[in-house]
Amino acid sequence: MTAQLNPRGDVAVLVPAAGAGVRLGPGAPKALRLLAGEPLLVHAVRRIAAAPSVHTIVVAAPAADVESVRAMLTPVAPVTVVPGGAERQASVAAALAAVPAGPEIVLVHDAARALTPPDLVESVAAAVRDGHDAVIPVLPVVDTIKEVDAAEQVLGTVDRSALRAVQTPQGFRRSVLDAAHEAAGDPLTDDAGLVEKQGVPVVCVPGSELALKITRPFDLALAEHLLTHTP
Ligand SMILES: Nc1ccn([C@@H]2O[C@H](COP(=O)(O)OP(=O)(O)OP(=O)(O)O)[C@@H](O)[C@H]2O)c(=O)n1
Ligand SMILES: C[C@](O)(CO)[C@H](O)COP(=O)(O)O
Repeated sequence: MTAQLNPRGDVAVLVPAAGAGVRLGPGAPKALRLLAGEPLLVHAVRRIAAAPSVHTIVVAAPAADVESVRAMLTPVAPVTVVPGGAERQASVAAALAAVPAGPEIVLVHDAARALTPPDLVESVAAAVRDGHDAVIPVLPVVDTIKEVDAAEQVLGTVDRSALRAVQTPQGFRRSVLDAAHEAAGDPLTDDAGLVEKQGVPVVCVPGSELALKITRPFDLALAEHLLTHTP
């Protein structure tokens, strides 16, 4: 049975958490590594569960850890846990298949964005509720961007004014995300990419610096610092 958070909510949040965390270095699967003494996944789920619109949370865990993840999350929030896949896209598809009837808005989040504030969950969901079929949180690109060839020789400078760094949660009308995953081919790095392939317009809303993706050891150290130094 699928666990329910707020029966009056209209949002299901999928949390792919089955990645290895190769770029973080050797250790447990990334979502289970500790940040200030608690797994990244616990931080992420706690913040999602604090968003009032959330009806259902479905986590895609490493296949070998489904039971321990279920036990770990029981005191945090009512959550459904399914085994993830070999690629992020497969993990999202597995979680999507477990969403019960009810929520018509589906957000896809990363366990690795463990400090994402509940307000960002709400603002992405609100934009879908306002009529947008696909919504992504973004930040401006702050560095100068160069295009290079295979020998790392610079080919040119890219106009960064039209570039955005994309975060999660990404929000979708449920039927749109279902259709995009049904039609999916080779794995893409985000769900908006699948929806774009269907010709559905994707709109941007302001992201949050706290929604950084913990990818490399520096990010983990930064997140640890932020946790202890932000209100
Ligand atoms: N097969 C996979 C791969 C990734 N993810 C999840 O997708 C999110 C974003 O992926 P990323 O941060 O790139 O995590 P990893 O794939 O674990 O990182 P790496 O590429 O360094 O191994 C993470 O929450 C990760 O757990 C997943 O559920 N299933
Ligand atoms: C979904 C995502 O977090 C949006 O920025 C990102 O695309 C995940 O990419 P990764 O290659 O799995 O880190």
